[in-house]
Amino acid sequence: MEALAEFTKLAKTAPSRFILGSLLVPFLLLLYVYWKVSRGRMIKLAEQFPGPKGLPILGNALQFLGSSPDIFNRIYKLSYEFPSLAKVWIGPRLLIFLADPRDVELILSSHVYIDKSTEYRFFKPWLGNGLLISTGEKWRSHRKLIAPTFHLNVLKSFIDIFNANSKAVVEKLMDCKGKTIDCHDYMSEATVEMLLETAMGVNKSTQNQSGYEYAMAVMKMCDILHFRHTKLWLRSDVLFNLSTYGRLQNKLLGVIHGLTRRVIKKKKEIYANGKSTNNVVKCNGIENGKTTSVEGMSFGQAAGLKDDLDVDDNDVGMKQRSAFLDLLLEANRNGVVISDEEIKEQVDTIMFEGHDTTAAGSSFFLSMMGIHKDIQEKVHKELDDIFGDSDRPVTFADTLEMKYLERCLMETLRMYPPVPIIAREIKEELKLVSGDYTIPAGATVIVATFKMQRNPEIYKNPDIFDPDHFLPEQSADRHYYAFVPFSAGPRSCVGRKYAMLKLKILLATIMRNFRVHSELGEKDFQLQADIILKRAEGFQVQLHPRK
Ligand code: HEM
Repeated sequence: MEALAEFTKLAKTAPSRFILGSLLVPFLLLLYVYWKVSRGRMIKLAEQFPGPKGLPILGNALQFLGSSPDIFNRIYKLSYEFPSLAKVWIGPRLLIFLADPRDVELILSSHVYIDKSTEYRFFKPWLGNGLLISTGEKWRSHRKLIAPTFHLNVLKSFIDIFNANSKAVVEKLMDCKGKTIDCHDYMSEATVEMLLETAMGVNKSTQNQSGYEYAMAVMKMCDILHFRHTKLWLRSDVLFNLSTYGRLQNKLLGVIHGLTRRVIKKKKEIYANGKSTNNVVKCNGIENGKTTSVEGMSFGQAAGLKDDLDVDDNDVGMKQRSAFLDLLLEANRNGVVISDEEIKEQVDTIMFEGHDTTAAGSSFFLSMMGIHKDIQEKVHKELDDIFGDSDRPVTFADTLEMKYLERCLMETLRMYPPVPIIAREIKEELKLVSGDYTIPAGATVIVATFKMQRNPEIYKNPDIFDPDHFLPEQSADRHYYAFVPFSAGPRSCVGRKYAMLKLKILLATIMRNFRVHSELGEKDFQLQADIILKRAEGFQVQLHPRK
């Protein structure tokens, strides 16, 4: 009776709060019951999976709070309890982490499980329906159109651009010789400049101020996207749009989209006047009178893995240099249905995907060289054997000789994959190979590349940087899907060969000129994995001229 009197008193003193409370609680309960009933199958299938215990309603959401390096450490530590399979609930969302290559193959080789997870929506204002986030027929037709523009013969025509920009970054690095620098700043700038020329056919000098502004805007947009992934309150579109970050994003997108649109318009006008828009450079892939062979070059994946980029690599026909944008415009003129807006979205996608990934990959490589001096010495020896005292530019044939440097690059991508997880939305149930588990429709699958590439059952001493992990005798019996820094299968990275070629030229040029030193060891790395894997403390190294 006393409680009833108290209840009535409360209702009288704070009527609106009372009404709100008495409606809200049953509403939330109803919502919970509805969720339980409508997701009955999902919940039942999820129960079979191993995973950390969670709280009611919240699930394991609290594990994902805190600073980026804290979250990374916490989740990575937890992964030791569930080495190749784990379920995690974040509120009503079910995530299934996969790190067994046999299960990973099921997802990545499939033409069905190609839908990206909801987090990719943050990219939408920038990339629209570009290759990274589109799905279904649109993705299929655009992939078919874009994959050939990354053919090795097109890439070979970019070698001059890669060399010129690598030389320019060496000159900048000379100005800070011996000082501790964050090499990511330099790698990032060089990467955007190379992309500007190879994706759009423009550079800072041809575009004056707008090329520079564009490069800065791309770098800042990547920072905003990282920030949005880490700050929970910025995940809401409404709050984000009201924040200073939302306003800054709009301004940056104005710069980025403005330049892409202007360049497309100008190139179309030139085409209409019957002129070529190319920086014509004949490139026949023939060096010193000999044809070059790509045999033995891995291009960032297991030798047995093939995708739509692996066509006729030994075909060395005549090619002239054309930026991706020109190739898409040309396809359009030849009858392929692709609108200007769609071309813009693809170019924007290439700029984003190609930038942060290669900047992180090259920065981790330099960090590894600075820490593992014995390995660095072998890289220097290989480069000295190829180039002697000459400071001539790198040729395609040279890149094929860089076997040890390539293994170091692969080992860097194994231990520090720039894209540490790949997320897919599962629309149809999927039975796994590794055990009696079925992933329910509606779950998000996370391919845990970082975890899988450090599995001691796959790699001997997986936490030790050892380029010999990629000696043919060590990798021969390895599952093809145990090394997937560029993903694999139909939705693999379309820029894989571009990235490997560019990284070899850029890193070889830097290593020919410098000895790298790092005061910090790998145990000091504070890794964070918002979108791209990075070192929160910055990629601190010192560069000392070799001559
Ligand atoms: C070390 C450098 C790079 C790494 C590690 C990397 C990694 C990846 C990964 C893992 C994916 C799959 C993402 C997913 O499914 O969620 C991807 C997709 C993609 N990458 Fe890269 N990437 C690199 C460089 C590049 C470059 C240089 C370009 C372009 C010039 C590029 C263009 C793309 C595009 C367009 C996609 C989407 C492909 C599709 O969905 O069909 N990437 N990349």
